[in-house]
Amino acid sequence: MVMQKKIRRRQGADPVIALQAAGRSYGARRVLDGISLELRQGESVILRGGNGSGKSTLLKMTAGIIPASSGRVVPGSRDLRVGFAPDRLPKLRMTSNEYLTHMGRIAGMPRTALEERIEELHVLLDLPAGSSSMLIHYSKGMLQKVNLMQACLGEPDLLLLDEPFSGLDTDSSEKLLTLLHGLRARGTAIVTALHDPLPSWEAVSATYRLRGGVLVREDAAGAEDEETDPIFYELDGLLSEEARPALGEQFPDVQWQAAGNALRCLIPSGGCEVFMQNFWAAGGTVLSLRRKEKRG
Ligand SMILES: Nc1ncnc2c1ncn2[C@@H]1O[C@H](COP(=O)(O)OP(=O)(O)OP(=O)(O)O)[C@@H](O)[C@H]1O
Repeated sequence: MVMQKKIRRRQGADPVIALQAAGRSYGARRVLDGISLELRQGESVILRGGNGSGKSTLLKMTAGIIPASSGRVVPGSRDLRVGFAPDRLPKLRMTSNEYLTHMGRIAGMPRTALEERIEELHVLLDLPAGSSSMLIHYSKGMLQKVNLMQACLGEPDLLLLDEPFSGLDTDSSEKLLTLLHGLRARGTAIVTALHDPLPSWEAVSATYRLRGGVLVREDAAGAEDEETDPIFYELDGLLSEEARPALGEQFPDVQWQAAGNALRCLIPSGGCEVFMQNFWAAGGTVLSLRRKEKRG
């Protein structure tokens, strides 16, 4: 309950960043046109679109790496901390520790906090800390983890991720999701460019698609017409029998079927985000999460 109130209060605050009719051209070629989007603390946005539709361009423009050619990108504060993970990290002649220390110093992180955070991120993403291997010898997945670590180093206010799950195995993807859920819960706004379906991240995110340079909300119809055309999430998972009554009481709209520790829950889409947070907090494990248009 406390968690629900906290998140609602945060999301009602001023935007972390606002794109106001922002556009971007490369030479005469218009790639993005009239993009308007506001992101608040703890909000998550998924960005979809075909190859070359402008996802990376939109992330870079939002991060301030490239300027908008028209319109405006307005940060919520002057000292906004932005983390950006590009679609790939160059292979450098440095160890992951040296690279992350370098990046943390550029961001002005105090030495001890930086060392602790580097150690913590290595543990969270399951990469050996203090390895003497150079990044040039890292596999694609290992390099991607270092890329994600540098973006998350300073617990940013705004985190922009370009295909963050690319190259990660299933176990590492789960670890990244845990890291992202944790950052969101502490207020980081996150934009994720994604090609593949990812139900457990979609459940807590608004999804947009880039088409012809224009940003279109994909799940808007469902959110607006919830009363007349309900959308549910069907969760298969594991949760101890002791943890169930409290969750059941807290979420009377969620339907349950149980067999031992295994559960199937039917969750109304409006409450899915908060339910998932509480399910994890109660020690639950998500085996699958599917979006359903109708009950049954
Ligand atoms: N620096 C640049 N100079 C000129 N054109 C560019 C530049 N960067 C991107 N483009 C063009 O802008 C368009 C959008 O590219 P962008 O990389 O943003 O797409 P994307 O949606 O991220 O693609 P993908 O899914 O393949 O990664 C493409 O046509 C690309 O060729």
